[in-house]
Amino acid sequence: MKARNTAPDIICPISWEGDHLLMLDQRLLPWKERWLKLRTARDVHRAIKEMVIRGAPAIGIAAAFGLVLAARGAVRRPRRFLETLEKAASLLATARPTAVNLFWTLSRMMNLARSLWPGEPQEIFARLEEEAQAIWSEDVAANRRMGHLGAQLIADGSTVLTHCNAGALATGGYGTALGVIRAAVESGKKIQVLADETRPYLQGARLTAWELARVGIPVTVINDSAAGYLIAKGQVSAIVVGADRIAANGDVANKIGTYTLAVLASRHGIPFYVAAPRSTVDLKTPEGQRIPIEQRAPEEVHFCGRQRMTPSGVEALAVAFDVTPAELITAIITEVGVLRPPYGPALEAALRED
Ligand SMILES: CSC[C@@H](O)[C@@H](O)C(=O)COP(=O)(O)O
Repeated sequence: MKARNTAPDIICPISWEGDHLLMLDQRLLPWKERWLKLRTARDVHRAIKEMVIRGAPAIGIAAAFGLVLAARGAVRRPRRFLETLEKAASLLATARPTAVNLFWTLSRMMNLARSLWPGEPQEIFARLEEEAQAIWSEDVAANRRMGHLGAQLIADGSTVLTHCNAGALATGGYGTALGVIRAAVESGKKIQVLADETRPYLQGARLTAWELARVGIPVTVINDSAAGYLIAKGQVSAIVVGADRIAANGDVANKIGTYTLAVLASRHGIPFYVAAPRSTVDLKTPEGQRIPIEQRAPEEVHFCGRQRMTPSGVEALAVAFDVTPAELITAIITEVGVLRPPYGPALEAALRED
C-alpha cells in the first residue's frame, strides 16, 4: 500500500509507492529536489552508504523498506524466501556502523519475518510492509511527542544552537532536535536558531537551513568554529542536538563536533540537551567508548564540493561522529519523558514504558 505525507509543512525524506521506494536525494539539497527511485535492498544499501539519506531514524526506516523490497522480490522464489531476507538484512547492516536505529529496525523486521516462517510469502511480504509503515509512523509520533516535551525546556526569546541535521530529513518526519525547536515555535515562543554548518558534509548549512526556511523558522548559519565565541559572549541560551546511539550509561554518539559543544556548554553554564527516540538507545553497549565510530573517505575532508582544499600529498581524517560523556548532558528528551541523570536507570525505565 502506498504511503506518503502530503501536508505542505511536512518534509519527509521518503515515500513508499507500493512497489518501490522514493528517496529525496539529500546530497543535492538545497540546490535540487531530486527523488531517486529504489527497487531493491541493494539500492537502499547504496543510498544509505552514499548518504542519499542520512540521520539515525531515517536510516533505520529506509532499511526497513529495504527489507520490504527484498521480500517483494523473493515472493517469486518462495523456497528461498527467508534466506533471501536474511541476506538482504546482512547487507543492509553493513551500510553504516554508528546509528543503532539501523540495527534496531533490521532486527524488528527480521524477528517478525522469522516468526511468520514457514508461511505464505505474499502474506509475509504484506505483514513486513505494514511493519515498516508502523516503524515510520511511530517515529513521526515519537518526534512530535519529544517536540512537545522538549519545547517546555526552551524559554520564550531563546537563541538555540543546533548541530548537524536532526530534523524531518533525518527522521520519518518533523525531527528530533529540530522537532523541539519547531514545537517551541508552534507553541508561540519567539526562538532564534543558530545552525552550525557542520563540516565536512554541511548537514547544518545545507539541510537544517533548508528545512527551517521551508517551515518558516528564521535560522542563522554559523561556521562551526564560531560557536565558542558566541557562547562566551552570552549569545546562546541552549544547545539541542540529536543522537546516533545512546549507550546504557547515557553517553551519546552524535555528529563530530557535538562533544566540543557539550564542553563549551558546561564551561559557560548553558543547558545541553539531546533529543532522541528510544530506538536510538542501545542498552547492550555499556558506555560510549564502545560505540563503533564511522570513519568516512578522506575525500570528504579534502574537498569542499568539487574543489580540493588541501595540497596533494597531505593526509585527511574524516571521523564522522564523537562521543559526549553523560556527565555533560543536561537532559535527554525522549518520547516518554525528559530524562535526567543518572541516565543508567532513567534509560532502563524509559525502555520499559509502553
Ligand atoms: C535525528 S538525527 C540525529 C543524528 O543522526 C544526527 O545528528 C547525525 O549525526 C547525522 O549524521 P549523518 O552522518 O548525517 O547521518
